[in-house]
Amino acid sequence: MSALVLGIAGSGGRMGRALVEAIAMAPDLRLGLALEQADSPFIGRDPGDWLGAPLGIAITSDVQAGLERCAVLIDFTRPQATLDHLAACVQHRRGMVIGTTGFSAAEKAQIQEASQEIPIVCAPNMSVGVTVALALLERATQWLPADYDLEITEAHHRHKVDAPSGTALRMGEVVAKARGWNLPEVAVYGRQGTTGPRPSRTIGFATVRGGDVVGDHTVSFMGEGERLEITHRASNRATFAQGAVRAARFVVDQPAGFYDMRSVLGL
Ligand SMILES: NC(=O)C1=CN([C@@H]2O[C@H](COP(=O)(O)OP(=O)(O)OC[C@H]3O[C@@H](n4cnc5c(N)ncnc54)[C@H](OP(=O)(O)O)[C@@H]3O)[C@@H](O)[C@H]2O)C=CC1
Ligand SMILES: O=C(O)C1=N[C@H](C(=O)O)C[C@H](O)C1
Repeated sequence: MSALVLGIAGSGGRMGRALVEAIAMAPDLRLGLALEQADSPFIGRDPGDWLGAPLGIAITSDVQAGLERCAVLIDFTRPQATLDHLAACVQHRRGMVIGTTGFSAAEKAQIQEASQEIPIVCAPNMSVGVTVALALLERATQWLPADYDLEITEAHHRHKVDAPSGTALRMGEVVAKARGWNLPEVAVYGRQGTTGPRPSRTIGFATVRGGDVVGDHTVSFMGEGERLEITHRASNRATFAQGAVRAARFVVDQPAGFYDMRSVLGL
């Protein structure tokens, strides 16, 4: 059986390195393309160097030539870079796994539109635990009394550039939908000063940034006399990388369409 050849956009980043390791360790996968920005100090280096296991390719910024060599591109970069790579994947008819967060509503619509032409797995969190948590959140919101207050807290490392996290926003969308609400109309992103009592039809978000926290998320359902909390804590980035690799194996066999991690995991 020949190996599935994958590409990584953002190969020198935190997630990029975790993905290089996950692909290098998988006997059914081969890394055919490692992308970085043209002015990156990593250009020309072997992406396996930092593992002490060279992979025989050089990091490049040439997405056009590179896509000829791989079946699926996994992208963990920044929104504009992801959209540039998306256009190239549509042009070359390559599947895509998108882990990047921080997209605007218009940018998300561009990804949806592209999924009419190529298969795309797009999820703000590729861990098994968060995928299951999203399903639990839907159920919990339906089962708990409708007057329980909904609050979402997330914590990440000091380098993270978007807030709230993509996962927190996705959790917000899930619980808002289960209540029959539209998240942008009910989200409260932080509080300060004389805020007055909490309006009932709201979902509060709180963001913590510091140190090396990989990613913690808690959704609290808060009633009179009790509180239910659903928490996920990631303790390393391999958990996201393993999910992204599973998504790549899945997406290569799919027709054009937009898929989430629930489809990938068959839940
Ligand atoms: N879905 C999921 O499961 C997860 C999603 N994420 C998301 O993945 C993204 C990346 O996270 P992380 O790896 O920590 O971030 P890093 O900053 O460590 O890595 C981002 C990489 O993308 C590169 N990059 C930035 N801009 C461009 C560009 N215009 N063109 C090409 N490459 C570019 C960076 O290069 P340079 O350093 O030169 O700028 C860097 O190598 C974030 O949006 C994060 O929220 C993170 C973890 C899990
Ligand atoms: O930037 C990160 O690190 C992470 N980003 C994702 C998000 O924004 O939800 C997922 C994970 O929590 C790590």
